[in-house]
Amino acid sequence: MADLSNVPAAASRAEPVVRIEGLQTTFGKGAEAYTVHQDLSLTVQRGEILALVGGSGTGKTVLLRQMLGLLHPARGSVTVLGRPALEMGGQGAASRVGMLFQHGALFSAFNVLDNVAFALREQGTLPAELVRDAALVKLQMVGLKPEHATRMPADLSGGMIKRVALARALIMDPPLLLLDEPTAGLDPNGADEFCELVRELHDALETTMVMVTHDLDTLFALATRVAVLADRKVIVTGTPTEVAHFPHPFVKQFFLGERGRRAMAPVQAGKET
Ligand SMILES: Nc1ncnc2c1ncn2[C@@H]1O[C@H](COP(=O)(O)OP(=O)(O)OP(=O)(O)O)[C@@H](O)[C@H]1O
Repeated sequence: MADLSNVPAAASRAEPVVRIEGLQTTFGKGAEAYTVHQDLSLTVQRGEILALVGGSGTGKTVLLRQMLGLLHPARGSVTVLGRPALEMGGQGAASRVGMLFQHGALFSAFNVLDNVAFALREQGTLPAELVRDAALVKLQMVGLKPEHATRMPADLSGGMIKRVALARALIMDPPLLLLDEPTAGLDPNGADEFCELVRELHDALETTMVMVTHDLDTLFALATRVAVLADRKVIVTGTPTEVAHFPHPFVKQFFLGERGRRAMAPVQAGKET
């Protein structure tokens, strides 16, 4: 893998939040076996917002599932906060890793408050009023009002669903937050607002983030580093501008196509001033 960053020695010595080494992910067996990742390595340092990009079907979402401890590596290791991701399972998981699913994945039969409170309530360690108060604080953090707490998911806009899902992912103050296509389905204004919210929360809570995105505006708005998945592994990491010039067909098409040039225009303009 090419690492284009100039990482200071002290940062590279610190224990990463995520350390993936020699990962192989294979679905199916025998003649049906299908290998998504082969000898894939990646580290995510504390405080980063790492964007995972790659063509369709390259295994970005599967890699998030590995970080959540939901899949068994066929080979290699996935370590999160110093422990094998597979050990997280069960009730401890939400306090270590939060996950924002692409379509929110709210429980349709629960109102907003109960969706946000879910993991904390399941844990069963706090009295009901404290769980409620914690959920209301999280709703406020994502820009929602107490009166939204009793609404049902079916009555929310796409932007509100994302906000509720974000509040739910953050209910246990996890040090690591995974975001799968955080701005998919939002209009350009909604996407900009959501990026701003994610950045504010990142700065305020010092949460390390890993996001999968196809959207270059989202990538340039948020990512401190990019990792490109191709040929079953991470082929290059670096800042968005560093990676944009890496000689690989996917990278060229992704960053230097029409959409890419538009998204990079503010970056280029910033460089010239
Ligand atoms: N549980 C599973 N069983 C079998 N194959 C799976 C499973 N989950 C994912 N795959 C396969 O693994 C490959 C990678 O899937 P993944 O969803 O990670 O792709 P992706 O990079 O996120 O793609 P996209 O950008 O299109 O969302 C796909 O070919 C998918 O069909």
